[in-house]
Amino acid sequence: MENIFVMINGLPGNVAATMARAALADPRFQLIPASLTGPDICETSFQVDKISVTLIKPDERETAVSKIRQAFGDFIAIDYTHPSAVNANARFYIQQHIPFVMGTTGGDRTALEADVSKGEIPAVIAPNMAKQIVGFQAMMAFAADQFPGLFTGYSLEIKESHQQGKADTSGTAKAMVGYFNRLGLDFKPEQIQQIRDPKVQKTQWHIPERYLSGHGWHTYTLTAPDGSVLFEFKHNINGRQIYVEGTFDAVLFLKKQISDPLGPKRLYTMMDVLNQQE
Ligand SMILES: NC(=O)C1=CN([C@@H]2O[C@H](COP(=O)(O)OP(=O)(O)OC[C@H]3O[C@@H](n4cnc5c(N)ncnc54)[C@H](OP(=O)(O)O)[C@@H]3O)[C@@H](O)[C@H]2O)C=CC1
Ligand SMILES: O=C(O)C1=N[C@H](C(=O)O)C[C@H](O)C1
Repeated sequence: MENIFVMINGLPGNVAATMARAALADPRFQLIPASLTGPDICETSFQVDKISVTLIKPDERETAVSKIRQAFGDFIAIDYTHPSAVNANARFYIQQHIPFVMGTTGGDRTALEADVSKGEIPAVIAPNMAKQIVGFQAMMAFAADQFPGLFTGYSLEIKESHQQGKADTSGTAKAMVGYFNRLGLDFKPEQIQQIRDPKVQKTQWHIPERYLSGHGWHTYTLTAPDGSVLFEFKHNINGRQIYVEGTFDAVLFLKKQISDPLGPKRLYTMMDVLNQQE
């Protein structure tokens, strides 16, 4: 199979750096040595093993992308940037006809989906690319479709813990709220409890010290009105490696959509990616 050129945006950020190292080591991909970065980043390049990746600020990106196209041809973008950049970056990809995987959370998700649906290029958008979590979300979607209102009257508590620098409430937890609502639970995304204090994470949550700087732990607790029944769902991820496989599967999915489209649809989720693999 020919190599797929990928541009990984969000360097020197943590997830983008994980993706870039993995892409470089993966024979299916060719890493484009350029990455969209934030307006406040002082560095001009970022080293990914032996490759120096040029960092492109928002005001330089049009010129840079046109040069990248001349040098490498068509490519797929992987976006792990910042919640404040989600909508502008997506519009840029659409305008430039760059198919993209949007792993970045936050921003205006309704506008994001509307923009992609109106555009001419396919995109995979998901707040969580870990395939096992996507599978868990599919189970929740199934339960919500089959048994709407199943947990009516129960109370719900959602707690999520992430590294201190995380800029937003967990996008995964926000997506889960939708399923719980359909199952009869009265809960708003603003009620999600964010844990960002490393001391609490270490002493009360017992998150291993080496993962205080990179983890995503989620607990959803459902309690019956009289307190006699408790359900608890948990997914605790240490590090960021788990997101690589799903992200790369999404790139392969997009590549297929470009050459052999499933249909006129442009907006895909990780559930579409998983479904196509079966
Ligand atoms: N879908 C999924 O499975 C997962 C999603 N995520 C999401 O990915 C995102 C990134 O996470 P993480 O790497 O930990 O965050 P980091 O803060 O470590 O990295 C984000 C990087 O993006 C840069 N940035 C800011 N603005 C822009 C812009 N306009 N264009 C390009 N880059 C920009 C930041 O620069 P600066 O520091 O100057 O702001 C920073 O270097 C988050 O939204 C997170 O929730 C994370 C893990 C899994
Ligand atoms: O910022 C992170 O780290 C993560 N962000 C995603 C989210 O907001 O749901 C996915 C995962 O929890 C890690």
